[in-house]
Amino acid sequence: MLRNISKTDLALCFVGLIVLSSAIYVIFRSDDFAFDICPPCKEEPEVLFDEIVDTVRSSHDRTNSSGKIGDLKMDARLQYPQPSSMKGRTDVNSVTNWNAPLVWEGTFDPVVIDNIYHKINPRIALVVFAVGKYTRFLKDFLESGEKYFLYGFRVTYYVFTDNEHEVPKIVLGEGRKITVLTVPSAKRWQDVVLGRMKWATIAIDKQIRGEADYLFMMDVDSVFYNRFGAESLSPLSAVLHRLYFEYTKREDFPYERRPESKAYIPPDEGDYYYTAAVWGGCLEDMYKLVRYCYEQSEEDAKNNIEAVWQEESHLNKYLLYNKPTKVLSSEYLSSDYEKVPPMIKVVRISQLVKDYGQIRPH
Ligand SMILES: CC(=O)N[C@H]1[C@@H](OP(=O)(O)OP(=O)(O)OC[C@H]2O[C@@H](n3ccc(=O)[nH]c3=O)[C@H](O)[C@@H]2O)O[C@H](CO)[C@H](O)[C@@H]1O
Ligand SMILES: [Mn+2]
Repeated sequence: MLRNISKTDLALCFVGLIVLSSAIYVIFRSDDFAFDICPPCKEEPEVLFDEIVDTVRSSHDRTNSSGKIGDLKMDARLQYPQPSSMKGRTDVNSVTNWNAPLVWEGTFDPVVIDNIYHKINPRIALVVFAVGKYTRFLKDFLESGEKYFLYGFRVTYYVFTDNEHEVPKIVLGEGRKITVLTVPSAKRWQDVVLGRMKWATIAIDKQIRGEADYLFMMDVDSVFYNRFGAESLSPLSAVLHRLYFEYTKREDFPYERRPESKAYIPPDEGDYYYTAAVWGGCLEDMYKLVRYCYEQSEEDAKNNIEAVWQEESHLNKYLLYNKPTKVLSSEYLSSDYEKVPPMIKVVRISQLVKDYGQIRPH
């Protein structure tokens, strides 16, 4: 019987087998095949992994080599007056309705506060912009900062400027330094104040994250006159704007009121009006907020709108729904424009009187 099978039959059988096995291979290999066990495994695990890394990173960020940020440890035998649970400031409110301290002279003991924070020994970054004619403010700002800004702590001033030759040489205390970063000049002053959010976001990502535990953002047109100390430190600390903390009703705060802007706040909402000239906190909390202001103002720009007080409007929106952990009184940014009101016992830093027309680009 086998002898009846010709060579041609055998060859046909062989070809048939090859065609059949190729067909099976193609079907099983196909992405659409019903038994493909891992269609969603192509890209998503990487995204998820990034999110996990982010969370892990921020929960570790509040530690540093010397101590843990947030610790309230104090040395034994430290001498200071006994604190009272009955007596304190009665002329001002020193706690918010979300239970955060509202800091005024007389609500803290510098000896106790300094002892606690020296044990942590944090690295503090102070970001300040001096673009165009504003470099003229640097000398007094930095020299007075050396006397009063977190005196005795590790501080790096990050000076962002378009003219590094105009950054003055200042005698610096131990553990303190100046890092100069170059940014482009701008035609509009609004681009400088908003640009602070962009360049600070980039600089934190590229450099500052590895060098600081706390970060402050400040206007350069100001001078320190008294202690601006560790009592100002917390995950997120914001300063009451001097013009609106006494009598202003929430509907009269100069928040952004146009619903088309990302900074919009309705008239029946709001706690306080905070200044954008002094704000600070733990590095990652500040990074989130600075980046938020940058991204929100970019969104506004796409929609051809600019918030009424630029980044200050976005800052106020964020802080309404993400409460600051410390509110600093206007001692932490007073002004040479008006008489200092009686509840401000100590002017720690003050905004200088300046001729806007003369120093701002137009
Ligand atoms: C006390 C207060 O509430 N200050 C805010 C108010 O600013 P001011 O009216 O005080 O604005 P400003 O002219 O001081 O500008 C803010 C800061 O940007 C920098 N700068 C600005 C212009 C320039 O040409 N070169 C330069 O370097 C500099 O650090 C300056 O201090 O409104 C601004 C937005 O409108 C910001 O929200 C400020 O923080
Ligand atoms: Mn200013």
